[in-house]
Amino acid sequence: MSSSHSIDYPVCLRLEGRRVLLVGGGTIAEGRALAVLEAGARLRVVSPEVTPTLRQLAEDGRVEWLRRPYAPGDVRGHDLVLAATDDAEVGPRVAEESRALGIWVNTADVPELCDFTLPSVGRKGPITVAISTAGQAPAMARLLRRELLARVAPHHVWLARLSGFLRRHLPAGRERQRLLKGLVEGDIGALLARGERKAAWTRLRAELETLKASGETT
Ligand SMILES: C[C@@]1(CC(=O)O)C2=NC(=C\c3[nH]c(c(CCC(=O)O)c3CC(=O)O)Cc3[nH]c(c(CC(=O)O)c3CCC(=O)O)/C=C3\N/C(=C\2)[C@@H](CCC(=O)O)[C@]3(C)CC(=O)O)/[C@H]1CCC(=O)O
Ligand SMILES: NC(=O)c1ccc[n+]([C@@H]2O[C@H](COP(=O)([O-])OP(=O)(O)OC[C@H]3O[C@@H](n4cnc5c(N)ncnc54)[C@H](O)[C@@H]3O)[C@@H](O)[C@H]2O)c1
Repeated sequence: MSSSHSIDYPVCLRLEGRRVLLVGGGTIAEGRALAVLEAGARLRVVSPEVTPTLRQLAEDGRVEWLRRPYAPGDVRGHDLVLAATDDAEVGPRVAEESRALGIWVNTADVPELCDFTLPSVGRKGPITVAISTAGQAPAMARLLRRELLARVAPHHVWLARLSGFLRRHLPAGRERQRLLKGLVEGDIGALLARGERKAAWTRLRAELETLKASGETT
């Protein structure tokens, strides 16, 4: 399905309330479990053994743990399937069954059996940095992720939140587009980057007044 020169298509999945199946309960599985739970998924884990963290999550009722090896039929009813076991025979079985049912599957140890791969992810507030190397160099993805995340400063996070707030409160239109673009790329962003919050606010207030005068606000 994939080849060494194929290019992946990145997306950000909205997993809130979605059913995710995780086959395996080791170190790799744990990382995936925490990530999908953070995204609000309903997680079921099928694995004879699990890490202490996964065990605790199961005891707390945050994860449903089926304490047994993977069995045919397990993937049914799920929106997404992640396989991460130490048994090389399991991944292919999980992938085959998932694909037969049209369910997207990631097989941690077999890149050719991944309908999607997992990028290296870093997060600050609503900003997500995700690096993929199309499966070529996961360690490089991790290195670059760290470097890029370090460049996301507090004022970026703050501006992203402010932009989100304004998007919810101002009607869509050309003027709002101009304001939000200017907020990030223009003077206001530059003032905030320099820590000049007060001047940034004054400028924003003036911009909002202009917007109001243009008649696009309600
Ligand atoms: C990004 C990250 C996300 C995550 O896992 O959540 C991730 N791998 C991470 C780390 C990492 N993985 C490995 C090493 C050791 C160095 C090395 O071997 O290179 C390190 C580095 C380390 O641990 O420091 C080993 C490894 N990985 C894969 C195989 C199988 C194979 O290639 O055959 C093997 C050999 C296993 C073995 O030999 O037993 C396969 C995949 N790993 C992917 C993702 C997908 C492609 C991502 C991309 O496009 O770059 C893909 C294709 C499938 C998938 O899993 O989706 C996570 C960063 C965590 C972070 O950010 O901190
Ligand atoms: N994609 C990546 O980033 C990456 C990185 C390192 C390793 N790997 C690969 O991921 C796999 C898992 O690694 P790990 O360190 O989490 O292993 P691990 O040994 O910590 O855990 C393996 C888990 O699989 C479970 N398991 C075994 N047979 C099973 C079955 N039939 N059904 C369900 N669960 C079963 C075990 O109970 C255990 O919980 C390995 O194949 C490894 O090569 C992938």
